This record gives sequence, C-alpha cells and structure tokens, in this order.
Amino acid sequence: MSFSHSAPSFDISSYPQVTVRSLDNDERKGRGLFASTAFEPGQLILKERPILHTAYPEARAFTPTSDLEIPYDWQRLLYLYAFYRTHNLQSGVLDGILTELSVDGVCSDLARDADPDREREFREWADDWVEWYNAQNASSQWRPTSEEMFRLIAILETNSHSRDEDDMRDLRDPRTDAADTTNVAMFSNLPVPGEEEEEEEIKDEACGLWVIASMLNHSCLPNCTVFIPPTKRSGAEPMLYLRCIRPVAAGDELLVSYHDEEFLPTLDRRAMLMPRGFECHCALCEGAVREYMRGAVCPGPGCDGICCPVKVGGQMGWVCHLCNGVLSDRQVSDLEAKEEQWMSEWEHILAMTLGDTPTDQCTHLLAYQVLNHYSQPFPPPSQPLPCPPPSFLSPMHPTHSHIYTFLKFILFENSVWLRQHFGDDGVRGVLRAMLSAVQTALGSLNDGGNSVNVSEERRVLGYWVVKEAERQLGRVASVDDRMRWESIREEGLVIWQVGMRYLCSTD
Ligand SMILES: C[S@@+](CC[C@H](N)C(=O)[O-])C[C@H]1O[C@@H](n2cnc3c(N)ncnc32)[C@H](O)[C@@H]1O
Repeated sequence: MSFSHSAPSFDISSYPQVTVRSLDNDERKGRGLFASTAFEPGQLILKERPILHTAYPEARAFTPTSDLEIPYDWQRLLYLYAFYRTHNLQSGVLDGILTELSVDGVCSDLARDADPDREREFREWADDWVEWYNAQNASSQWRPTSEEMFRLIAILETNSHSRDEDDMRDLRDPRTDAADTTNVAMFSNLPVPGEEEEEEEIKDEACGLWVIASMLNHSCLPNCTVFIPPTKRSGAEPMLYLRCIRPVAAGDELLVSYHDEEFLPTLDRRAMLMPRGFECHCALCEGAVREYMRGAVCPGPGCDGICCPVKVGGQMGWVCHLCNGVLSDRQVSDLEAKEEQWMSEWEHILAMTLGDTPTDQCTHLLAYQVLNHYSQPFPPPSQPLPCPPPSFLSPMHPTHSHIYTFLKFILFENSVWLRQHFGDDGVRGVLRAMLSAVQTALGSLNDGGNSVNVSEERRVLGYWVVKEAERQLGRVASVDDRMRWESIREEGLVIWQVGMRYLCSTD
C-alpha cells in the first residue's frame, strides 16, 4: 500500500538550523526548540511537512460523522492515523509521537484546574471513536484502543496547528481579490449559523500535526511565527513555515505565540493560556516590558505620553513612556476602578449594538461618548440625551484594550449600526482611531520598531482598512470623499504590506 505523497517522516538531523533540548532553567516548560544560528526578522527558519494532515487525500476520503461529538478535522486526523496503522506505515514515527509529544494541554494540573471537565470529555470522545470505528471497520486487522486514541486527542489539543479560510482572508491582496465578497458580509449583518455553514466547515477545515513545530514553546512577545499557506485549492502538501519576526541570536529559544490576542491585558492572556497547561512568564507577562494595552493618558502637564504598567526597580508601577512620570497609588486605584466600571457597562453596549431595541438611552449615550472621545469626527446626537456623560473615559488612553476592543467590535461586528448612527464620517473616524491606537501602542514598546512591524493585529487591521476603503471608493463620487478614502487606503496598504513581508516573504 503506498501513500499519496512521499511518506512523511521525522528526522531532526535534517533541520540543522534548530536543535531540541530540555529547558534546564525552567523545568515547567519541558523541552524547547533552539536556533543553531542567528536569524533576522523576515528570514525563513524552517519549512516542515506534516505527519498528519486533513489535506492528505487519505484523510479527505473520509467523511466525518455528526454521530460523534469529535470535531470534523480531528475525526479526519484520527482516520488518517488509523490508515497508517492499518497499512503498517510510519509505525516508528507514530510510536514516537505517542510516547514523546506533550499532552500537558489536557493532562497537566493547570489544564485540569482551568477546565475540570475537558479530560473526561476527551476520554469519552476516545471511547466513542473506538466503538464507532470498530463497528464501521469490522474486518480491519488493526483496532484502536481507547487509551491510544485519548493520547492522540490530547496530543492534537496540545500540539496541532489549524487554519481555516476565515483566518486566511487577510493574507490575500485586499485590492485585487475581486471575487472576495467577505467585505460585504463583514459590513452587513452576518447570517445566523445553520446547516449550510456546517457543510462549509467540513470542506474548509485544515488541521495538522508537525513534529518539529510541536517543540515550540509560547511567548506573548514571540520571536518567530508559524505560517501555513492555503492548500485547499491547489492540492499541494500543507507545509509549515517558521519565520523569524524579532532578531534571534544563535542559541536563543525559538518562541511563537499560542494566542492571536496580543491586544489583551496580561491577566486575560494568562487566563487564555491556563487550559493550555501553563502560566506564561515571558517578558511581557513578568512586567519587564510595558503592558502596552492598559494605557492611561499621562497626567503630566503638556505631556502626550501613555502610562502603562511595567516593573521598575523590582516594583510594578504605571510609567509614562515619554516623561517617565509615575502614577501615584491613588491614581492607579482610581484607574483600576474605572477599568471595572467599563467592564460593567460593556453588557449595556453589547445589548444595544447587537440589534436589540434600545430601551435605555444611557447606553446610546455611552456608546456615543466613547466613539466621540476616541474617534473623530462624529455628528452630534439628534436629540438631547437624558443622562450625564460617563466620567470614566478620560484617563483611559485610546490604546487601552477596553477602548480598542470596543472600536474593533463596533467596526467589524456592528458596522451597519455604526453607519446608521454616524454615517461615513463615523466609519472613517473609527478606522483612524484604531490605526492610531495600534500604532501608538506598539510604538511605545520602543524595541527598534520590531513590534510595530510584526504585529498580527496591525496586519489584519491593515487588510480590513484597505477592503473598506476600496469598497467606499467604488461608491462615493465627491472629490473630497474620494481623497479621504484614498488616504485611508494608502495608510492601510502600507501596514498590510509590512505585516505580510514579515509573515510570508518569499524564501
Ligand atoms: C507544543 S508543546 C511545546 C513543547 C513542550 N515544551 C514539550 O516539551 O513537548 C506545548 C506545551 O509546552 C509547554 N509550554 C509551552 N510554552 C510554555 C511556556 N511559555 N511556559 C511553560 N510551559 C510552556 C506547555 O506544557 C504546553 O502545553
């Protein structure tokens, strides 16, 4: 029995540019992947073939079943694994994977604490798969066991990479992708998920396991990134590209980000990583680098700086990036109370912008105040508003993740609402506010411009800015309007192109 591609194999010696070793100074991390030579941002570190991938024809030939709760892409990977075992392919590599790869994302104490039911659920999935598979393949010589399938599922949870079409939209050129109607979908009310979507899900999923890449540990300020170019249409083998995004010296550990939420505060990022079985101690989490998305306007006279939490002399404080002024304890506790107030208002804003009939005019006022405070220009409200403006906005800088999340939510999830209430000026105002918030936040990290260039958020935002500007340019007629949108398009394009260069420059 032959395999449709040349058989995947795993041999670290064919990747001389990296080594795998245990992290003696940080046992919690287990093993890591290290650079054997120096790399510059944009450089390709390695290119790896998957050992299991849903794009392999043997996996594609299998039709996932809704009788099982297991996600469709994992069903395909379990099936591919069964195909290898049945035809006695890759036994050494598969045995190695099962005994060597980490299952900490399910079986470690931290993962159990974060989600006490998940391990039990995965064990049930494994039992169900074994029962279902054996019933379908009664004559097969090879039979899965529940323990083996549970281990494989835990390995997939801890180590696999996946990418679907949604994630890849912003990798297309936003100006030339004429057939792409996603912009229209994004800027109108999205359909309610239904059966059609499920069909799409079966076609679109792209998930796999790459053995060398499974040695990569996480950092919230990563020095490399994984890129898996789309393969669905071309039928090519799904390669994983590991690319440098911040300077790497020989001997440095190579680190990727496991979450694509770099614009979240440290505590929220921590909470996201717990189910993955660890607590992050990177420079950003430890306060060695400014927590740039918790920004406060610097109260220093005439100073335009942003105060963010950072460790100074072993102590955490909110320090201005321009004048080095430090917020007093009183100012910090006031600010933290205002952050909490924001969170309690968030439900109101959601209720209003999710299309419910607004019953409380104060929620309108709040959304208006936020938009007016952080974006420009907005028309005044059509009727006098019945309650005083909220007092908690002023000390928060537009780079603050609460504000940023709000602007993003309004722009990308509720742009129809934005257009209805504030017209095109409103959309332009929010785009500009977001671009400048992202730019200012990353720029304040002061790391030689690397963060400004490599940020995933910035690249994605650049893509959507260009898409929106292109759409508007096809619609507006007045010379002034065209000039405004053209300048926004140019701004977005530069950002998108720089991000793309770092993510997927040609090797
Ligand atoms: C894809 S594996 C990475 C390789 C892993 N260290 C090993 O020895 O196999 C993911 C697991 O590595 C560990 N890990 C990754 N990043 C970490 C970090 N920043 N701190 C502590 N543990 C980490 C966690 O146990 C996580 O579930």
